[in-house]
Amino acid sequence: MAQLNTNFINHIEKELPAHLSLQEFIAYCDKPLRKSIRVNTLKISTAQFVHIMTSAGWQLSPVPWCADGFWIEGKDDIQLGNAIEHIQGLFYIQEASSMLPPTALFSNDNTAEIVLDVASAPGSKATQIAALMNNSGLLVANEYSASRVKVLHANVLRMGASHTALTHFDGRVYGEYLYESFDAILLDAPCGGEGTVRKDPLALKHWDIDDVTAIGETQKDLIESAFLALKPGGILVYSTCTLSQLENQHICYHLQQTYPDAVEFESLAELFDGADKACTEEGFLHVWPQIYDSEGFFVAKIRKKASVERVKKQPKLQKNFPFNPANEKQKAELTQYFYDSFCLELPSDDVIMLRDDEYWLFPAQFMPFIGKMRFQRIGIKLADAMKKGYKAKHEAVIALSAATHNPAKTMELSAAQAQDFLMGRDIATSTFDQPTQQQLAIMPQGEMLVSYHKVVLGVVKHLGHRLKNNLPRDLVRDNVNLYL
Ligand SMILES: C[S@@+](CC[C@H](N)C(=O)[O-])C[C@H]1O[C@@H](n2cnc3c(N)ncnc32)[C@H](O)[C@@H]1O
Repeated sequence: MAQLNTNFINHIEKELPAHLSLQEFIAYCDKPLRKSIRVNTLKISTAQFVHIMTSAGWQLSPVPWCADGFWIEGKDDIQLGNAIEHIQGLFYIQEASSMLPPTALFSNDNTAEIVLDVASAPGSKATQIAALMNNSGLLVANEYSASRVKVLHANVLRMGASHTALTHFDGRVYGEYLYESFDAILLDAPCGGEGTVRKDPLALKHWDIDDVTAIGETQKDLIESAFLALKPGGILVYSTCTLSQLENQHICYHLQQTYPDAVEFESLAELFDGADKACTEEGFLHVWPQIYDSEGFFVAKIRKKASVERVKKQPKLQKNFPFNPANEKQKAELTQYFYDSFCLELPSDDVIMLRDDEYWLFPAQFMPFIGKMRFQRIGIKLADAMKKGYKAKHEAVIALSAATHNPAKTMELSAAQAQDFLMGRDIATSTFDQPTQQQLAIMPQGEMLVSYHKVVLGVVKHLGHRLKNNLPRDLVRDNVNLYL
């Protein structure tokens, strides 16, 4: 049962819009949250995913504000995180209201190419943005907490988001380091989390107005920094999973007061059918849990109408960037290796970079950012150069196969075989049906790909009687559940 501190109730009662009742708000705080997921369109089309899962008995009902979002009904026994389809990155477990900010960022056909997510771990919105950008352009995903950067990294790889650069900074630095550099920015700010009480019944047990005020100061710094980093004409979406105006409307007003000639609030009243129910008079979405039966959320869309003056001068360029572009011969050999081994093509508009013996693929739009700040990770690691030839990285085949999948060098697995593969086991060729066994018998031995639902799972080495598992050790799972 949700523990709602009296000070919180008294405070929020004053902020609740007239058409909503406090009793209903309290009742919803106790109501279990509906499970929701977002299909990862970088790996599978939404139609295909819905077809597969509904054939297996899943009941999916669409989230009105996200074309790829669904509530799952009647499957309370399912541990979604252990489902094969989750492990292989076909979907992300994401609260429905948390799908709103990326939808707002890309609304009205926004074709932003260079995007910043200021506070991005664990990566639900960053991977949604990567999907909306269809792995093109550049997404800089930042996270301040070191342990959360690791989770973000794992999720970016699992979803096959290849055009992402990760950074690990206090978000306050962006206005200084990357002044007016981004077409669109999401600031999904650290907040008091008042909207999350349906998931965490203790979220409001120790609520204190002083904490709300204190976090508001951080949010003001972060929104100013994000606004400085935005190009003139660009869009900033500010969001939180909290309800108090001090962390929401007031942060947006603060930005407007700081830059009165450059800030314009764009209304989200028509973001989707029914958006008006949560829309404030300024055009923000203030989602109370009872409106859409979801977590509480706040979303504001802000356009930067004009350039604003820098606050701090441009820092000096950093030297010693450890990567260099590969030469023509290296590029040609690596391209040939990926094609011969896996029938995978390297995208021609990206840049192959070399660090010692490691080959990487950087998004072309990343290049102007070299030296401007320190990046934790850029693009995808393609392969290691070996004494003879190359060894492809798991993350490379996962990301590249999503874009250029050619089944010629890919063996589709059954559910049980896919489960074995993800648990780190080799696959005996005798476990395939007779025609496939014959096919394997005449195929050249060596590296090849395995897939499930026609989506690549990883690399195996065909040794004749078995397919040797090459899944990286840190991705081997103890629990992989089959629900089909
Ligand atoms: C609401 S969560 C982000 C959730 C994320 N956008 C998602 O959709 O998965 C806020 C994040 O901000 C991070 N954070 C806290 N202080 C920060 C700061 N000063 N700069 C950048 N990020 C910060 C927190 O560690 C946390 O991961």
